[in-house]
Amino acid sequence: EPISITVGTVSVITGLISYYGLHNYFWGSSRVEGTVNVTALQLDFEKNIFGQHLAKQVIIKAVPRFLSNENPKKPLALSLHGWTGTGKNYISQILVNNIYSEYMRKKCVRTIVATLHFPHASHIQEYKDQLQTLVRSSVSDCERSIFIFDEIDKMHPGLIDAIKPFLDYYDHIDGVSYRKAIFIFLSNAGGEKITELSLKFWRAGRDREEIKLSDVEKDVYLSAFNKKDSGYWHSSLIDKNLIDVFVPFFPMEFRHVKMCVKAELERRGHDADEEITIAIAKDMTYYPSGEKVYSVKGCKTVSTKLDLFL
Ligand SMILES: Nc1ncnc2c1ncn2[C@@H]1O[C@H](COP(=O)(O)OP(=O)(O)OP(=O)(O)O)[C@@H](O)[C@H]1O
Repeated sequence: EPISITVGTVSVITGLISYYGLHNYFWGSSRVEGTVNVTALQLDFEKNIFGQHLAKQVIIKAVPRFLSNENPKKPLALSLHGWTGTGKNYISQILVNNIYSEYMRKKCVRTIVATLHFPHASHIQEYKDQLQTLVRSSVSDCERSIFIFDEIDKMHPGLIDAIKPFLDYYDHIDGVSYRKAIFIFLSNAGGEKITELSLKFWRAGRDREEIKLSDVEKDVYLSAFNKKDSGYWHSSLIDKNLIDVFVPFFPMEFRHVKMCVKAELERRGHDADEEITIAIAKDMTYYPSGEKVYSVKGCKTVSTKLDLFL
């Protein structure tokens, strides 16, 4: 009798440890996969993303609402536009990290880089098939799949239209529903228009945070749609209004570059030394040539520059 109690107790304890161990391994202590904690996301954005008031606002409004909707009418499609190094990839990574654990990201998040995955114009039909297969198999496996299409402006025209049926208002296609998926497109197209508007505000001494989405969204999607030889050129995704929001990313000013340097220093466990911060921010190139307001590479080379200064 005493032995059987001991064996029973041990097996219950082992079972509990194993269950909670695995549970925490896969889901973290309080995480529900495929959902997002708005407060945590907001904090993450405030701490890490600088100079992008509209991107933060739009994503925080659109994504949690979409994820909590059990019956969306179509997938969510966000198109992020702006100059290089302004945070389009970075914000997408922070977002997916808030939605899925590392384990689930492998299953549910797909990143497609136009120049890497689809380099040759002559293979476009083959690429279209590959793209459709990728979306179909990922959503069959994980209904809340997230697709990040990087460098959409460098994609061969017409290729992205292969995924049009998946972004549309269909209930099912061949037994698979795509309505809970999220598509995020990243592009430099429209960057000039966003810079133009930002400069206008800067020259007038106005705060760029006064810029509203409606001041810039139309210019951005028209630039993308009309940019010849680029991925969105006359694309039916735009023409048929399948992209829900075009999100502008503003060029990075000196003060934003300083914030990027400080954040990077802190990430590496250093004090945010003002002298080093200014030296690195000054070492970046700024445009336009006269006023030198915006960093040519945004915050993109901050990390490499830091290696040289430390
Ligand atoms: N707005 C920002 N706030 C904080 N850090 C930023 C921001 N933008 C860029 N960074 C820093 O610069 C790095 C590169 O940025 P990111 O790859 O997101 O640029 P991107 O806009 O996607 O550029 P590209 O169009 O060239 O792909 C990030 O990993 C991050 O460290």
